[in-house]
Amino acid sequence: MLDISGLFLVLSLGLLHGANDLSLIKKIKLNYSQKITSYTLVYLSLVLLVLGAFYFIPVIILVAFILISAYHFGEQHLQMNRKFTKPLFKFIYFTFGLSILIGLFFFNSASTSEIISDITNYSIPAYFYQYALFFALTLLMISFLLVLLRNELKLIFVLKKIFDLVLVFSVFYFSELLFGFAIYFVFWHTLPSLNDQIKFLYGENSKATWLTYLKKSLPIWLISILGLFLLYYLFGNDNLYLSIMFAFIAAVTFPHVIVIERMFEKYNSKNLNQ
Ligand SMILES: CC1=C(/C=C/C(C)=C/C=C/C(C)=C/C=C/C=C(C)/C=C/C=C(C)/C=C/C2=C(C)CCCC2(C)C)C(C)(C)CCC1
Repeated sequence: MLDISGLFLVLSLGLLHGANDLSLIKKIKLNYSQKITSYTLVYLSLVLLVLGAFYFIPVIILVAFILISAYHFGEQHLQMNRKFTKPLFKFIYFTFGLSILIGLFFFNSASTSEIISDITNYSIPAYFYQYALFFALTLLMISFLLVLLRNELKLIFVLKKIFDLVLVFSVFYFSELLFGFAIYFVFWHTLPSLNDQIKFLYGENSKATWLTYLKKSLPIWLISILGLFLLYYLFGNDNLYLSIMFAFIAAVTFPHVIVIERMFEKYNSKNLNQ
């Protein structure tokens, strides 16, 4: 039951938060109107390329997916301050997101290893997640300490984020893999991202702008769901549905992360110049 709710959350709101990427590209690139098809083609080609690469070099693509996702999750979760574009702050985004992801794997090591082995044929022992979590948290604490010593972040901000981390880990501790992932993905990532995207696209968050966003996303969302079903039909069976879903999410993640990174750059530079 919880697995089904998790799947529903990821495939509804979760998927939707990338379905308006073409509108974001349009806003980022002002001369977009002449190039609508080329941007769509590049986006789609990248998705297909990653899917294909998953088949031939699954380990490399999975590692790249985890590292890129770590940065993407940290960037959305922390959004510390518009001025924080320095490399050290980017590194904090990465270590924060990495700690979240490895925390999820650590508290659900058996199911995580099962999916990783379905995708790559490698089995990861449970103790690996323990070392990885220790490593990620150490990097995060060192980088937090560095910015505190340089007076570049307020202590209260750091404490709030550490509290967030404890809260997220408690959710992971008490839930199954898919449900825990879905809760984090939708409530800590997707909803704040939708807020930022809507503000970037339409200048404000209101019922009307949310409705416009949802209406505009619907066709691409439907195409994506159909694409996912097609993948499942071609390669899936009842035991592989989670692996296929994660492979699909990985494929759309690569172009999505680039679009969101550019959105924040544009948004922040606009606000800094004001
Ligand atoms: C526009 C467009 C489109 C669409 C798009 C979309 C719809 C997007 C979305 C996007 C999205 C929706 C994104 C997402 C993201 C996510 C993420 C970033 C995640 C991450 C995760 C991870 C990292 C995981 C991991 C794991 C686990 C958890 C368990 C087991 C194992 C593993 C490792 C797998 C198309 C193609 C149709 C066409 C063209 C145009």
